[in-house]
Amino acid sequence: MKLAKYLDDLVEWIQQSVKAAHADGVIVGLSGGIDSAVVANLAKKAFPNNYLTVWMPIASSQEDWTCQEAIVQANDLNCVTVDLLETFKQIEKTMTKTNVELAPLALANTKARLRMSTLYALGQSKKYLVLGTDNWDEWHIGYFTKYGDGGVDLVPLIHLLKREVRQAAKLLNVPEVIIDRAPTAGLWTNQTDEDEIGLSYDVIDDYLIGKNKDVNVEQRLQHLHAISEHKRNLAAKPKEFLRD
Ligand SMILES: Nc1ncnc2c1ncn2[C@@H]1O[C@H](COP(=O)(O)OP(=O)(O)OC[C@H]2O[C@@H]([n+]3cccc(C(=O)O)c3)[C@H](O)[C@@H]2O)[C@@H](O)[C@H]1O
Ligand SMILES: Nc1ncnc2c1ncn2[C@@H]1O[C@H](COP(=O)(O)OP(=O)(O)OP(=O)(O)O)[C@@H](O)[C@H]1O
Ligand SMILES: [Mg+2]
Repeated sequence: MKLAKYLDDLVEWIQQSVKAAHADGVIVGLSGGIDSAVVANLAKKAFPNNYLTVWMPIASSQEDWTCQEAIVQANDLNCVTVDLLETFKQIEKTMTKTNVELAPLALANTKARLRMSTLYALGQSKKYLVLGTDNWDEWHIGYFTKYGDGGVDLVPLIHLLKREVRQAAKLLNVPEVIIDRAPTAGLWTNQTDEDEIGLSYDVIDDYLIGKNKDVNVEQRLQHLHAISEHKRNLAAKPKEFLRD
């Protein structure tokens, strides 16, 4: 199937899912990265008058700011800003009072969870479902925060490779500067996905479609997939209670 046709199907799927949930539209966080740019455009196509994108900086980089501005302008998106920096500082300060030493990664993940809370509050208020932005690569290896950016209602891109998301962005007229950017979670300064994962998206893409048979790559990706299984399922349930 051609990607353009698949994107049309995704738009229809979003519409049908919203209807089935008796909701009125969709909401998505707009980061200045390519995944959310693509999802935002699908959201607009699905519900031209009932979608919202939300820019939620937490001391985000100037580059993130200019990129999300560029997407909003180029694609004429409906976007609101919720600056979460003070909220983040406050929750960090309050948690510090427990004397539990906060791990840097745990604090970084708190940023993603504050964004999730914001999307659900705005979304429920407008009867909108929350759209996730994970692509196949991220979904497969669990490269997202559980109940953070992973805490969403619909995950439209999870069958698309990162390189297909780039092609989709071209089809949807996302600005070139966004398509050419190094993917980043933006959870700390100069973080890039590929540095943190230790593999390029091209390598992961090839592995997923059976074109990379390198044993080291295979082992690493199988490992990341196995340890992130819990993120792709709902909370683990104990055995059933069999009443007398
Ligand atoms: N086996 C298991 N069964 C049930 N639950 C399990 C579990 N193992 C861990 N857990 C739980 O999961 C938690 C760890 O998972 P989680 O909180 O997600 O944290 P974790 O996977 O350690 O970190 C999130 C990763 O995703 C990356 N990320 C985050 C956000 C956005 C993006 C992006 O691309 O934009 C990337 C981030 O840079 C980092 O590498 C543990 O604290 C524990 O509560
Ligand atoms: N500053 C932000 N404001 C709003 N939403 C954000 C922000 N940072 C992250 N998000 C949300 O978290 C999601 C996960 O981030 P991720 O980095 O995987 O996607 P991306 O930034 O769209 O693309 P890329 O992976 O290429 O950087 C984003 O798509 C977006 O929905
Ligand atoms: Mg990003």
